[in-house]
Amino acid sequence: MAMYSRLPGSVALITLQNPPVNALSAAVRQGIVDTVQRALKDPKVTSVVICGQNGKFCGGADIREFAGPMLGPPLVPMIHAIEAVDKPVAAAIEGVALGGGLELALGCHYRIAHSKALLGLPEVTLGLLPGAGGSQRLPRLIGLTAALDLITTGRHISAAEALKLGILDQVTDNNVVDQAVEFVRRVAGQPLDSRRLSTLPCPCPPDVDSLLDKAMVKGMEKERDLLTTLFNSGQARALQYAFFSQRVVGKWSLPSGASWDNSAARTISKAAVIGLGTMGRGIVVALALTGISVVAVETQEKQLAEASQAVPAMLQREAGRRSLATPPGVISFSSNLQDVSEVELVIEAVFEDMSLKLQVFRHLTSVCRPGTLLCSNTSGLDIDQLAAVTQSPGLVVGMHFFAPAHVMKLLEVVYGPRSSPEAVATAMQLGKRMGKVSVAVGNCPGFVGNRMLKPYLEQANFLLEEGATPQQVDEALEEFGFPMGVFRMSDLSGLDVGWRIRKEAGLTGPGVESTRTRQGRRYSPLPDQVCEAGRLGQKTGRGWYQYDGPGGRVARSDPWVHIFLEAYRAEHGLVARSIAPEEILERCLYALINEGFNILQDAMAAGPEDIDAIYVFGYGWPRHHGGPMFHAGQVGLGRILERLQHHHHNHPDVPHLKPSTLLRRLVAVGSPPVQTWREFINKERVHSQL
Ligand SMILES: CCCCCCCCCCCCC/C=C/C(=O)SCCNC(=O)CCNC(=O)[C@H](O)C(C)(C)COP(=O)(O)OP(=O)(O)OC[C@H]1O[C@@H](n2cnc3c(N)ncnc32)[C@H](O)[C@@H]1OP(=O)(O)O
Repeated sequence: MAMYSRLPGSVALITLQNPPVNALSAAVRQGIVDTVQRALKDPKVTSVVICGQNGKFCGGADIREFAGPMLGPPLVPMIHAIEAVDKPVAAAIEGVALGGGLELALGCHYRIAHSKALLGLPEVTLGLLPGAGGSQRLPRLIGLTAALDLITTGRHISAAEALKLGILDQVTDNNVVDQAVEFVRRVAGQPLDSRRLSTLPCPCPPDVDSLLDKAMVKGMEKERDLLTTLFNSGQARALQYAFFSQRVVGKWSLPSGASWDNSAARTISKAAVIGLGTMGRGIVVALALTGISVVAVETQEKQLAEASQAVPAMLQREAGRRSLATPPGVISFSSNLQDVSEVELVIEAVFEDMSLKLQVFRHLTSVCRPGTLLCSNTSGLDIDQLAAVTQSPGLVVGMHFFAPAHVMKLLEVVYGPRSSPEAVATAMQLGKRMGKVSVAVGNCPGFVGNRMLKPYLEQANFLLEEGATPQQVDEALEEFGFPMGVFRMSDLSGLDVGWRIRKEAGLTGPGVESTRTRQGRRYSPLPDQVCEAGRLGQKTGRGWYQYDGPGGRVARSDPWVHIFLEAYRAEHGLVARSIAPEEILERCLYALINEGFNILQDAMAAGPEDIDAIYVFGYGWPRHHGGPMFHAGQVGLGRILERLQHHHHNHPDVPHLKPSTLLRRLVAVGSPPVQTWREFINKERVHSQL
């Protein structure tokens, strides 16, 4: 909707009303068309101001409408009509003017903004382009170079930068509507031709030839054609889904019925981190950047000395990167666990070893004051076991950060059967304060992200046994869009991590027979043997690839690996075959997706959006493929099921390839869209079908 009011004197005020961000829904567009007409017809009105209610000008086109047929007045003619009005129209920009919101403002003759407002054309992040005249008006206003930067990056800019670029006519710290009203009263009666941006020539740099000038003449048509192509593309659908899934996960719910809207969070101002290895250091920085005072504890003197040098430097660097003048939080370092007695929340980040973590939790529960939240940064160990050794199991949750913890956006908040809603709500809110995408997940080995990674890694190893090289596997995955293939990623994170986990699980190590079947299923000892050869990845300069020495970053093919693979295959009587990239993708991705279905079936994630957000923000899943579960829907659930059945038939000793019951059920009911799975799963659960 848009509300029309006549201010004392001659100014008409049009207020966009569509909470929370005044997106340009059909009703809002209709409201704008009607109110602009009314202002035009009213002879007493000499000028017009357009603003948004509740401190937000406009968050752009209503993305929810993109999923269905577009109803109501189209955006482009509506903005053209505003530009053509013969009374001055000013946009009074507060909060945000993004996408279609900025395009609407560019159709106005003047733009006045509050100093705290953010402006931008983020359409590219949704797989679109500024298709409501933005690609045409912005370059005419600020020149090609600056406009291209904003359009291709989609970045949000401050009012100060927008003023400098020439997008805004005025910036104010005062009431922006009052300022805009005063502004239009002042300019009423002045000629408007030079303010109609779509009619102006484009200021081009001297090196741009006349072809571009001609292209700009046809710009509006070209914009529409390109937008139509993008609008119908799978990538645009995936990016828009990713936008919403990021927001859906904030509205968490637990199987117990506790949820974001019925559970109160505590506000944390004092926290402690135990263990100052790579993860602990990053967590300290992430907390301090939000203004929380942190007690950073490390019992090994050498590690403590290193961390107390490194952490302040990391904090300075990160604060600089985020343009914060001074790092807001205060950090104190200690080697004494007793020093955490006064904090409200502790995050344990010691070595991934259950007996060590149990020892720390027993100690914490005796030194912390009652009511302190105890969190573990474990990447897959049993939260319930940790809770069991504390006096208040309800106050124990997992906070699984991803390295580097002060940079990576993902946080898995792990609830055990005894975790209280308050503990989950507090950890979720703390994650949000740290700028993370926090996802609530159930307590199972590996939680969601690492649980799904297991079948993915397993398939990659099997593919090497069958004839592929690490490069071939990585290339197929990178071609799909991962920033790094599975073997390059393993080299980066260190091959010893998985090796240790497999040893603890009794899958490898002294006394374990060197066969390719272990614990009743197919097993590849390849990664164990690579570790046994002292090749632990980048840190040792050798892994699945070779590097320019320990800590080297550039992966190069290593003849050692090829000879090793040939010898391994010969030893086990395996005949190498040529494996197509399609098979690599199917085996790795469909096994991972299948585990995603198992996770939904086990209620370890509340919905497919949770899994997809985890993979996009924590595991490099290409955003333009939406996430593994969205991708499954795009490929077609029937096809995924059929290919899993095929691969499971060929590899019956690989349980991860056995299609999940949930996948079968979804196919049986006609493969409904991903957005409806959550509801379907809940219904199936009620009727005990899962
Ligand atoms: C057949 C072919 C036809 C082709 C032609 C078709 C033509 C169709 C028209 C095409 C027009 C194209 C040109 C214009 C395109 C656009 O404008 S695309 C949208 C651009 N805008 C954005 O990308 C902004 C997105 N929003 C944000 O970045 C943030 O939400 C915010 C505005 C900065 C506010 O942030 P914050 O305060 O943190 O709140 P959030 O939690 O993010 O959001 C609150 C709720 O609002 C919902 N929401 C936000 N923006 C939109 C939006 N634009 N449309 C719909 N909904 C939006 C968000 O989902 C949250 O909802 P809830 O989770 O339900 O609370």
